[in-house]
Amino acid sequence: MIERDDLDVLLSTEEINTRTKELAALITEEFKADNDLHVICVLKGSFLFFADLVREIELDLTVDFLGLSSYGDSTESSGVVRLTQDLSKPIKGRNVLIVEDIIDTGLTMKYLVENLSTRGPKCVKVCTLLHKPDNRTVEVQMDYIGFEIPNEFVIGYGLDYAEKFRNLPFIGVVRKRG
Ligand SMILES: O=P(O)(O)OC[C@H]1O[C@H](OP(=O)(O)OP(=O)(O)O)[C@H](O)[C@@H]1O
Ligand code: HPA
Ligand SMILES: [Mg+2]
Repeated sequence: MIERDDLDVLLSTEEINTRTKELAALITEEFKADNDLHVICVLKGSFLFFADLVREIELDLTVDFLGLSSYGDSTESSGVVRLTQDLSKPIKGRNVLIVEDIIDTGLTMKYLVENLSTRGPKCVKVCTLLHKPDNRTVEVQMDYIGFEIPNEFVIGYGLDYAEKFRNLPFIGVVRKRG
């Protein structure tokens, strides 16, 4: 069982906020000519990053929410991505931006980009706060990356261990013993 006191800070609230503002500025720049952006929050993990990111994007955007699950209470992917909640509206003709907390094996994002691409959007772009290059097993589209991180299970700022710790304001890793 992991406890709060077992965690080291990998990325502080301040580091996350600074990078989020940089990503939002890049996204604003890319979509300002069209002035159309539909931002999708991948539940549950990306709820905090999504909320902070959209507040920094200076466009009249719209939002929607979708749920995907493949880890359950484990620290390893089951390999099977399950749609737990679908979007509330069609995305045909829209500029779609998927917002994720982490691309780890890449299986979730591969599934999602393929799924949304069949629905006729004008474009699909991907923004992820974290990327673990050393654990990725499939090729995945990534347009905006917050941080590349080591191959360790991370917790906090939306990311859970057995559904807990999502409310931590920073990204933590379990402290190595000794
Ligand atoms: O690149 P992958 O190896 O597929 O891992 C990334 C996905 O795993 C986590 O979701 P999880 O299945 O834990 O659901 P949750 O967001 O509800 O915690 C995370 O939020 C990503 O969606
Ligand atoms: O490192 C992780 N932490 C929490 N949830 C995750 N889902 C994929 N990778 C991770
Ligand atoms: Mg999870």
